[in-house]
Amino acid sequence: MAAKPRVHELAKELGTTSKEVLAKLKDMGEFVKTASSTVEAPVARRLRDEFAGSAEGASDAPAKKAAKKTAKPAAEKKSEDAEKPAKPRGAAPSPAKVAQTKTTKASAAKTPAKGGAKPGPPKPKGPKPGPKPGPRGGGEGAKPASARDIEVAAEQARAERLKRDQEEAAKRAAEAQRRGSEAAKPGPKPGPGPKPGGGGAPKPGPKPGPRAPKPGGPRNPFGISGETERAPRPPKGGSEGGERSGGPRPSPRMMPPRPNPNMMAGRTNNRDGGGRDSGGGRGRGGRGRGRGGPGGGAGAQQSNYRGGYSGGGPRGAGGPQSAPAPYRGGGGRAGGGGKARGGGAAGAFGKGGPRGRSRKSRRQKRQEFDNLSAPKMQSGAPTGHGQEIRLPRGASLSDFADKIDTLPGTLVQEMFSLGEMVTATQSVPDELLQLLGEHLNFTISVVSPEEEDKELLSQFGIDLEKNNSEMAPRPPVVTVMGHVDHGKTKLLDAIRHSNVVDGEAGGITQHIGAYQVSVEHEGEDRAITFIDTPGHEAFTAMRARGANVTDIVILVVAADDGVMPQTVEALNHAKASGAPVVVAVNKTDLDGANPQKVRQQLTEYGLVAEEYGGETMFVDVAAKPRIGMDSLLEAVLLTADAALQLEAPQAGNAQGVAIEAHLDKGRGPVASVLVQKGTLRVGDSIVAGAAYGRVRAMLDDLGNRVTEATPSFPVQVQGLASVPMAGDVFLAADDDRTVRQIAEQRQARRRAAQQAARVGRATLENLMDKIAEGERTTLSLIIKGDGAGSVEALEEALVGLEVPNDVQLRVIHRGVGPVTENDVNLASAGDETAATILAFNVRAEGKVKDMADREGVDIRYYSVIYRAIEEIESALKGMLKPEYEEVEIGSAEIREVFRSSKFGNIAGALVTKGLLRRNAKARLVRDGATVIETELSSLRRFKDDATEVREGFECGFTLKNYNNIEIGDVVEVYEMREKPRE
Ligand SMILES: Nc1nc2c(ncn2[C@@H]2O[C@H](COP(=O)(O)OP(=O)(O)OP(=O)(O)O)[C@@H](O)[C@H]2O)c(=O)[nH]1
Repeated sequence: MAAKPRVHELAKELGTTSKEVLAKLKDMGEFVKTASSTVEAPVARRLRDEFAGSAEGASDAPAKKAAKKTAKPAAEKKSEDAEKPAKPRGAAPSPAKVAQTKTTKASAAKTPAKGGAKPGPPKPKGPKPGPKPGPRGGGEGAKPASARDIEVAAEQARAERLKRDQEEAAKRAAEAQRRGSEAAKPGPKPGPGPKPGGGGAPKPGPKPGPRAPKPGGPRNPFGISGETERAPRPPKGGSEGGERSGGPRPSPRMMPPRPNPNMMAGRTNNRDGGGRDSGGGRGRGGRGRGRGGPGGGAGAQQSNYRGGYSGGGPRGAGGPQSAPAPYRGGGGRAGGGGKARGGGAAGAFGKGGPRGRSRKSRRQKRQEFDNLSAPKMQSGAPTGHGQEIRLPRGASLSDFADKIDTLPGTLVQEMFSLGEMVTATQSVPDELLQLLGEHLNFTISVVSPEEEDKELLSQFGIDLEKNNSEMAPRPPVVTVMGHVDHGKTKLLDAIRHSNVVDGEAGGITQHIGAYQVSVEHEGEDRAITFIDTPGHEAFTAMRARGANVTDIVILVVAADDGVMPQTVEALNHAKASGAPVVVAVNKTDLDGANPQKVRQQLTEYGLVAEEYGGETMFVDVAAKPRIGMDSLLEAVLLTADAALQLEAPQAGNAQGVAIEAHLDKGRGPVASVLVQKGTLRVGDSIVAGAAYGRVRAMLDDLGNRVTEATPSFPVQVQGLASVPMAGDVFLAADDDRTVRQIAEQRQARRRAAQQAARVGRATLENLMDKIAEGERTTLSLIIKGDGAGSVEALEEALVGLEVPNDVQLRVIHRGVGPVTENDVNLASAGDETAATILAFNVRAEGKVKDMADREGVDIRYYSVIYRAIEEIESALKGMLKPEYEEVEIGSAEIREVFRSSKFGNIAGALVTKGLLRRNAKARLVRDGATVIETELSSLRRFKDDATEVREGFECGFTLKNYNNIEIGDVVEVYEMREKPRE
């Protein structure tokens, strides 16, 4: 007959009708549509057997048949099993044979191995434990088979473990299944014939006969192969699955044995055990493992879900390899109990839904994991794809982290891995930012704040560089710099013929002012603009800024004092700005003045006087008696004419720099600005930094109202809505809307920067410092002042204070104007101690004062900057943990040792230096080496207790926790005294 006979052909062959054949096939779980449909060869064989079986009825022959059948194709067997339940059992022998056959034949098929391998499992396949078959029959017969199976399984498991070649395993499994099915199916399963997997033994149903095991042996193989195999047939479903798996019903006995060494796949030598197990528990294990097969199949009917999932699924697979597998088997069991049908079938073929699902999910998980892990560094920092990240010059890792949405700590770690120790908030050099960018695969573009601002302005069509109007000469802008008290203010005063010094608190310049003077030079009136920079170190930052708008620097050096540290510092700022320097050798009226020495000293710093062949003009002056002022101004103009081409466009919107700004009680925010390009007029809309407004009025340095200011002309402007910072660039625009928008964007940027700084600080403290340096003591400050310059200067000075690492100073807010309720709120909001408010030339009034008292916020008022600095410095030192030093009190030599049962060994000693004091710290020294650091626990003079025994006297003492004193030992007594901080 054809390889694939049609139904009607089969009907003819079997002497029945196509209808009957179709019905039979349906019972067998084979869904064939019509009489003209073809039937697979194995199914045809099974069908024939079915019919043959029915014909024979329940004859005794079955036993034999069964045995023979075992050799038949699995398909056939299955159907048989279903039909003849009883037999199998009785036919113990068959099973045995079957088992053998299997092992020899198909067997080797890994299938068995797997099944058997599992400690418990073997039986799953159970062709049919069927409904409760006589347990034992099967059991006994099964044993041998199981043992074998186990052995084979062990080998298989080992092989698998070693190879881990799933594909190959799958193939072998497939092969095994095929063969197995032929040979194996021993016992018929009584089960409900109809249900394919169903009733039949196949299903692990609920109460499997323990015995089922045996078949299980063979079956397992299927199960296993099924797992990998998956292909056989699809939908058939439940039935098939059921049959195949035929797993025994789950029952306590089937519980997988507890894991124990013998169960290890590798050691199945324990045949007995195996046999035994095969009876019951084993089966389960096998199933579990087989997962695909029996487990699923079994479960089949009931719960494909469960069966497949727990029994079959993923778990089973692992089973064979390890002891724990048995548990998996358990899972299989659960499957048995389940009820869904289809699933079982799928499981039987190793394709249960669940399994598929689980596979998919594994794959998905792997993918997800890959996706997640691929773009991250070990620290958690993300990697880029070469995207451009724009960072402002001097950005910190916190800034970088914000841009790539990660935690600053991850970048700190990455930096560390690159060999650089950088904290999260520390400003990072461009090269390091680039290095880190490359490391993380980002392209870093370092943008200076100026560039950033330029980009912002370009959005409004403003180009600061572009001003095509005609250039006109402008006055030089001069900054006076020098060491403290070398006479800068006095010099400026002498030039302006005004007396600024007298009005200053503490005699130190507090604000930056700009003034213009007019000088007659070579027959014409020339203007010179002076920016008065404070001389105190606190204003270093401003000096630097001053140098940036400065054309020429007058370096003041007192002739009686010579070059001092700040002279050099000022000189460096001047050099950095590229501004030429004119040296004013001041105080030449004093007796100790040595102007030549100053010239010599400055030669070392590259300033060589003209009279020595250099290019620098040195002018001897005496500011106080106003001597040499004209010569100095002339030198300035000569230098300007010689070294600079001072011109600027006069037309167009004004641009410039805010030199100083403060909040005036009557006039509101006022800013001193120096126009650099164009002309500033009353009524212009201007923006200075983040402040904007319309020029309401302008005053010159003499307090006169002016209506316009041209380049290099300093004016004080009223009309801004808020106080700009000293050094902010200002510009006039065509309308109010533009300046407002520019200001708002700048405000947003500053807020973001401040926030980042705050967060950074918190992170640093919480994560880095606390870890690295232990708890820190922090002094938080809020600085309020009457001018932006003084506030900034005070902050710079405080931040620059050199304090030990164990204390930290934090400026949490700074601003211009009186102390407000907001300041007090902010000060008291901290989670540590309240912040201290430094009020520089401003006050807290009425309500605010009461509020501060109530909240325990300390407000300190200052009018002299260095006094504030001194106080904060000492406050910080006061916060330091005390340091102790050892101070020796005395020493004694041990001359005798008295043994006392009550006190232990008592030293009889002579105080050779200082005194001994009871309970003092003591060090026992023997042959120059310290034996122990302890305390004098008792001290006696003769029989009386003593608190002290002085030099030259004898005494007795004992040491705390130490008894082993010897004659000749020396005891040194000392105390720890707090060491004053420097
Ligand atoms: N005899 C003499 N005294 C001078 C001369 N110039 C300044 N002084 C004095 O030196 C002291 C300091 O002068 P200031 O002008 O305040 O010095 P400064 O460099 O501005 O000081 P800071 O603002 O603190 O940096 C004052 O007492 C002046 O009177 C001078 O040419 N001759």
